[in-house]
Amino acid sequence: MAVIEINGLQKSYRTHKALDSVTLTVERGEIFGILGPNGAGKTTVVECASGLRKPDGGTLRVLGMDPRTRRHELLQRIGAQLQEAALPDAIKVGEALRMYASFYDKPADWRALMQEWGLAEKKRARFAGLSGGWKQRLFIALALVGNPEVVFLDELTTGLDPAARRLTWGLIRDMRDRGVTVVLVTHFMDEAEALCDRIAVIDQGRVVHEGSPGELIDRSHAGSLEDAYFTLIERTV
Ligand SMILES: Nc1ncnc2c1ncn2[C@@H]1O[C@H](COP(=O)(O)OP(=O)(O)OP(=O)(O)O)[C@@H](O)[C@H]1O
Repeated sequence: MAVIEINGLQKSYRTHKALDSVTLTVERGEIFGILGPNGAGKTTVVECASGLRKPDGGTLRVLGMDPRTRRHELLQRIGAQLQEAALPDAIKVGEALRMYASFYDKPADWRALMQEWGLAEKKRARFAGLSGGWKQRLFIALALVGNPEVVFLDELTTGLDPAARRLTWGLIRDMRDRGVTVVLVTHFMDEAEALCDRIAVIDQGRVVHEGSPGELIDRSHAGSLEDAYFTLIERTV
């Protein structure tokens, strides 16, 4: 069953066409990767789907709702990874979880979530003092505190050391295993290959390729998703 259906989505910033007819479908319970060069339109797609930005044209349904007209209802059922700036330096981990839980009509038990994601030992730690890996754990827990059916993660592992990245991969798989649909924007091809069930490659505001990592690799006769990516978007390293 499709949880996100995007058809002919268009968005311009003044004269710049950021999305030039994006069409894609995300099925329930999958990790769906969005790849593409800088400025391709990935974040704009995620922002439109999560109700943060209004598209200019095309149709868009998330959990059967149009984010343009049912934003409030939708925000109760989706989660989005926060940007660092969204949390004050002095807030403690436990306070942040409790505060975000209060935004939702039917939140998860934030104390249980804190335990599950290994954050209990950091309950009284202030946000500013957390390492990148702990911040990412907190962002994931905050994205889940509303008991969402769909979670949007935009470059979640950028800036993490290799061990913290691997740890985060495990957390993302756990999310999927609990039945949450995950939309993952990433520049890391190894990450997309390891995690994603299906991928859309976006270039210049259009989906230029779509398929499972294996299908994209086969289609380009490549040995890895990274090689396939460069072949498919006709770029050389
Ligand atoms: N608020 C904005 N005002 C003007 N132009 C914008 C705005 N947001 C994005 N753009 C432009 O729209 C295009 C698509 O941006 P977007 O952030 O969606 O791309 P992206 O694929 O997520 O890029 P990156 O990989 O660099 O994060 C880019 O050319 C960008 O400069």
